[in-house]
Amino acid sequence: MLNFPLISSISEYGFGCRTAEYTCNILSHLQNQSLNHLDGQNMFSDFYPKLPRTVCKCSGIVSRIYSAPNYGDSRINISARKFIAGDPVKVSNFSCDKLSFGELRTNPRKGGLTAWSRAALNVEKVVESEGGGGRSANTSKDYDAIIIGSGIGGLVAATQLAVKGARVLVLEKYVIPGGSSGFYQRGGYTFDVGSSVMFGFSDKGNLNLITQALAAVGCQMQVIPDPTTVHFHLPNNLSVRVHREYNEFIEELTSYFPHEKEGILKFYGECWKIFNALNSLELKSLEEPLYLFGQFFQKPLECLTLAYYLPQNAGDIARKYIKDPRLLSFIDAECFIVSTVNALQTPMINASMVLCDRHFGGINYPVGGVGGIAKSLAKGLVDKGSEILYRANVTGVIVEQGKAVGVRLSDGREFFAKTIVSNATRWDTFGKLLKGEAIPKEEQDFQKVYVKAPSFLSIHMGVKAEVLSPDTDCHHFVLESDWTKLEESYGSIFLSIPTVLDPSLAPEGRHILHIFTTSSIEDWEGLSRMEYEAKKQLVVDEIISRLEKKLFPGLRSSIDFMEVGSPKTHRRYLARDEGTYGPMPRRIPKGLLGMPFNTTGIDGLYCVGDSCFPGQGVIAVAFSGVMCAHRVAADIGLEKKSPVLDAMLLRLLAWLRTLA
Ligand SMILES: NC(=O)c1ccc[n+]([C@@H]2O[C@H](COP(=O)([O-])OP(=O)(O)OC[C@H]3O[C@@H](n4cnc5c(N)ncnc54)[C@H](O)[C@@H]3O)[C@@H](O)[C@H]2O)c1
Ligand SMILES: CC(C)=CCC/C(C)=C/C=C/C(C)=C/C=C/C(C)=C/C=C/C=C(C)/C=C/C=C(C)/C=C/C=C(\C)CCC=C(C)C
Repeated sequence: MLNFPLISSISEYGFGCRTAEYTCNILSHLQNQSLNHLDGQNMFSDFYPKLPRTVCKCSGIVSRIYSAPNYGDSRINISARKFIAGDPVKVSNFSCDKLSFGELRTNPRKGGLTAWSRAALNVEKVVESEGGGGRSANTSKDYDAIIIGSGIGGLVAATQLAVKGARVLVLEKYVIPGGSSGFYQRGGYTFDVGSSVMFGFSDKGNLNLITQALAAVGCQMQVIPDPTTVHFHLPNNLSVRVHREYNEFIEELTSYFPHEKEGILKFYGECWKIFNALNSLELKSLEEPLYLFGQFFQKPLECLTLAYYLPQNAGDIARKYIKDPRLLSFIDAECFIVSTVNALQTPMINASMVLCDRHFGGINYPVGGVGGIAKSLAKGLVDKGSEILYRANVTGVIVEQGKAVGVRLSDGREFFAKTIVSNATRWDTFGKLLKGEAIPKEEQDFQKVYVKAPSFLSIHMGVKAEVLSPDTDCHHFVLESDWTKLEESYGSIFLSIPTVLDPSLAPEGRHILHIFTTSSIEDWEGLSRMEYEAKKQLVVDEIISRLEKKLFPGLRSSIDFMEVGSPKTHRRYLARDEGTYGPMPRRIPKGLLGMPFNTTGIDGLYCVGDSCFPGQGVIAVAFSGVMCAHRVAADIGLEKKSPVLDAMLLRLLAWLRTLA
């Protein structure tokens, strides 16, 4: 009588429930993994009414358990301080005498939560694992590397290692790969979770790291070239299209600022100098001396160019050539969309990378959506003999005698490997996964230089196609009237319409609008459910009104589908502390000098993703994956290494970071 739904969900997971400890593990497994993804208040709101909520208090941890729909929709609150067989358990307005674990074991397996998460996600077949993983995944110490998280950073590190012959296990908390580059499907729409601008996805040069990562595991995706990277709609009707063709873009920009033509050419020209130097190198770990010195030997000029620009920021270089404050504000907007900070805080190397790649290889959209990249990498990983396990929520890194040797999951399972790579942010890795370990000095220094960038409020919308004019560009950035609002929460609006390029992502006669704006988690904390929903409504109404005024009259009445994610949604689904978009400098940084690479102060533990060099962005995290795989491979004997040179270089790099 008491908790059929709970029983069902647990038995659906196929666990036995013999001891109190095991049950707590199950609950925390449910809490931390699949159930988080079923929080109907957020992405799955359309299913919410059908998913009554049960709240369990278990040893001080609040677990939310949803009941299965076919057990009626009564809401049940279970409040038990400890889940011990035979303990009294209070259930909502009535209490029942015993929570019997025998009952838990014997309940039917059909219709439980797993089934619901599958139905709700509708992302093809949700699999628990690929490769040899799964419930039976080998927990003995025979992996070369365990990767925590399957964002693009984690997947690139994993696949590169697998290609080098390593045995890798990827543990992903969610039910599909990709993290912020994942996807989800609703009502015939396929939405990209994050935005849809793909750098490094061309068939040219050395910097097409996404293309290369896929090719390494035998995958190739069909892409659609985007003729315009972004259409800026800025104060005083400054409307600039960043054309794929560099000369067309320069022509358009100089038509607004003819008096600054020379400055424009010099600034972007300096970006090209850096881009060309980057593009000439073979990209591997800058923490691996044999490679790094080899590159200096083969390409001394290019390496010296990069070393020269490493501590510099785009805003300072722009100011050498450009005086017009409006044009400098435009350069701020150019940098802001890829770094969430203005040009004075954006490393020149990163700015050059994105300001040139969009014209060199161009921005290309994968047919079927961005989520296909992660799916292909995950498949490629398995094809190479490695494994990926979903619904695997890592809650701790196991450290023995100062060395990271394994990980512990929320359901109590433990896996061991020679090396552990975390694709969680550094805040999550050192703040949550390394319980009981002092935060290494390098991490403390990192946190002095970098803070968490705000999160986003994102609106995934399906609209009637007529509301857009036929020549609408795919990506837009809107800041209507006041430059000072550029970096403020809700100040500027990002908008992607991937169906302009790939109509197959929406039902016939419909378009997808993915609208997002910066927003901090503090704005959303401490609200009641009603206040939270009301706030979402308010913010969304305001954004729709702004877009109606600036771009799409009649937008509101054309909406066919809408789902809104707040920073809390980002925190929950992407497992990112405060839902952060990534690190941003606390003050004016020394370019990229302060950004840590992949090794950490804990032996055997590496980080990968956007809190590693060179920072935020899919192409950036792909590079961090390439670097990480190279460093790990050297450390486990799959690539050449020199322990003496290693020690010297790592010490030198640590010292350089202290100058940031
Ligand atoms: N260019 C674009 O359009 C675009 C779009 C989306 C994302 N992005 C970029 O992607 C970057 C992030 O990529 P990333 O690779 O660093 O990370 P990510 O946040 O995308 O992925 C991390 C993955 O790790 C998983 N994870 C975290 N903690 C875990 C744990 N304890 N146990 C198991 N799994 C766990 C998460 O579920 C997630 O899948 C962002 O900086 C953003 O700039 C860009
Ligand atoms: C070591 C030492 C000390 C020295 C030595 C020297 C050398 C050799 C050096 C080298 C270096 C290198 C190699 C470097 C590299 C770098 C890189 C690659 C970088 C990259 C970067 C990238 C990036 C940053 C990117 C980003 C992007 C992004 C973020 C994006 C985003 C997007 C979005 C958001 C979208 C928008 C939308 C709309 C508008 C709608």
